[in-house]
Amino acid sequence: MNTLTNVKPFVNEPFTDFSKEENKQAMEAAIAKIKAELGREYPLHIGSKKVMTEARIVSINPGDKDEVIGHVSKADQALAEEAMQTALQAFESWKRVPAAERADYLFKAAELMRQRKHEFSALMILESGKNYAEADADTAEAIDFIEFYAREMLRLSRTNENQPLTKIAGETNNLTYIPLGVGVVIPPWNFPLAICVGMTTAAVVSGNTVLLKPASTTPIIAHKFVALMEEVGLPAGVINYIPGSGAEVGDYLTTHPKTRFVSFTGSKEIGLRINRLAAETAPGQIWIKRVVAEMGGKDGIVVDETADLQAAAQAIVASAFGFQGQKCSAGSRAFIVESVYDEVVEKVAELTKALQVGLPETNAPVGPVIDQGSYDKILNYIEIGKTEGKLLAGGGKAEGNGYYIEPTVFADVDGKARIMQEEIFGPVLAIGKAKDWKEAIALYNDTEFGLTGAFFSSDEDRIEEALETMHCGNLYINRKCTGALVGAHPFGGFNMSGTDSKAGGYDYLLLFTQAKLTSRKN
Ligand SMILES: NC(=O)c1ccc[n+]([C@@H]2O[C@H](COP(=O)([O-])OP(=O)(O)OC[C@H]3O[C@@H](n4cnc5c(N)ncnc54)[C@H](O)[C@@H]3O)[C@@H](O)[C@H]2O)c1
Ligand SMILES: N[C@@H](CCC=O)C(=O)O
Repeated sequence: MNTLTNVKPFVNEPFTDFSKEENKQAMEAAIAKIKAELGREYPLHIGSKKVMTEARIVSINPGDKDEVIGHVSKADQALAEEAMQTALQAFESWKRVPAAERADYLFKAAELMRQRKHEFSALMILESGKNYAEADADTAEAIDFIEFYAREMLRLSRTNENQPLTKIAGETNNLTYIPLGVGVVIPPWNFPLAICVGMTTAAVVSGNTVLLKPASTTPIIAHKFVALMEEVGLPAGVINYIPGSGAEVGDYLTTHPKTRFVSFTGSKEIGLRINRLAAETAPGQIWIKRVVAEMGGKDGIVVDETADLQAAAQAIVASAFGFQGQKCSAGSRAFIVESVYDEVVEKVAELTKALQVGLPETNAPVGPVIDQGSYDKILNYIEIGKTEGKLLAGGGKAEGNGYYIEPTVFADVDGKARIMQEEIFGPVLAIGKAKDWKEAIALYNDTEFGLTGAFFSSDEDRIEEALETMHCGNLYINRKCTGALVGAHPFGGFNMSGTDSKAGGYDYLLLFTQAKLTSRKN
């Protein structure tokens, strides 16, 4: 069994270089393999039972609406209840499995996922519309989460390692971290593997059992992960896979008296709803539910006149349009000081116009947005943008049999404009002018969110000031505001961006445990 002393120190999974022909071909082969498996039917996993339901969620390729990825069974409240009872029962034995044994399941899962890396990425390319590099980074992050949380559990399970206790003569005092119970895990679709895997494995390695309700647009990649955990021998009932309607199954489980915690990542609206519902005590409930809620962002980049302007423009474009702007970390705003405003704006517009939109499986830099609802919402914001700023690039639909939208840039946008304040979650960038760097930071901070930000400058004093005053969970200097790495950049935001739970950080597992102090008289 692995212990903290015999596992290698954590290192991030390397990204694949797709400029190398052999890597590109390997991904094409993986896509062909996944394509041969499309259209299958997927059951719920409730303990060891595989349940096929009549009601189905149909997962489609957002880049080619006619391509069905698969048909997924759909839980209703009765099946959610069955899953809850199964998870409660499984918790009684799982909580007593030694931490090192729990971590071993994760180490095995990470190894298997690594061996099948391109398969996982290929499925995301087809199901979520990621290009090769974005999908590869998602899979790498999933592996990182598994490896990191397994090590974290080994560390936390060393009595008194996390919190050394003051020695008292005549007493033996110990602090251990025990699991909470049954948790509901509700991930978003935009990191359909990494976030789903991270949230789930953190909870189960800590000794909890979970009800995993994946996002309805990406349930099949979640199923592939659940099947992998089954393959490594994770006991039945530890992860129960129950796709279903957020409103029906989500609300039912959030308000369930036996739910001990809800781990949610998604929009502000749903996060606040879960927080509110979970705060009410249901009849028979004997605890305060814990809610971990990581929510949206309206992230931005500030550029002053001393910055490397080309690097800043490249970072603005990468942060705004990576995965079509569908990242909570997406830099959907940029504030540029007036003396270099025109120059930076021109560079941003030029770089944006050069981006090609196309089918993800051909590795086009910009692919589709996730579904019809997002497509309509983003196009509506673009129309609003036309009344709030000067359109410099894009501005409408792009061609293709999917949800394609042109990368769109608006300049001269007021800080209070809707496209500056509301999370659009699509390929839309709003740029505002500031008289100086201090005003640019004030504009950046004028938001209810606080997830990521970046400051571009070569002035050390200003950088010091920006580090202090830009109010967000993940602040970057002279680099893009997306792309946090597990272990290096623990990720989570302030204010309406959520509970700043710092996924991929050393505090994360504490959210899924409770500390038990025992004091024994010698
Ligand atoms: N802060 C972060 O770390 C982070 C990371 C990724 C995404 N996000 C945010 O997620 C959002 C995009 O994801 P999304 O569109 O999947 O978000 P969403 O809020 O629409 O859905 C998130 C999940 O909640 C479920 N859900 C919907 N209604 C529910 C209910 N009543 N009860 C319980 N669950 C319910 C959905 O099925 C899905 O699984 C963006 O706002 C983005 O910024 C945040
Ligand atoms: N952790 C990712 C964002 C996750 C949310 O969508 C990043 O840092 O870009």
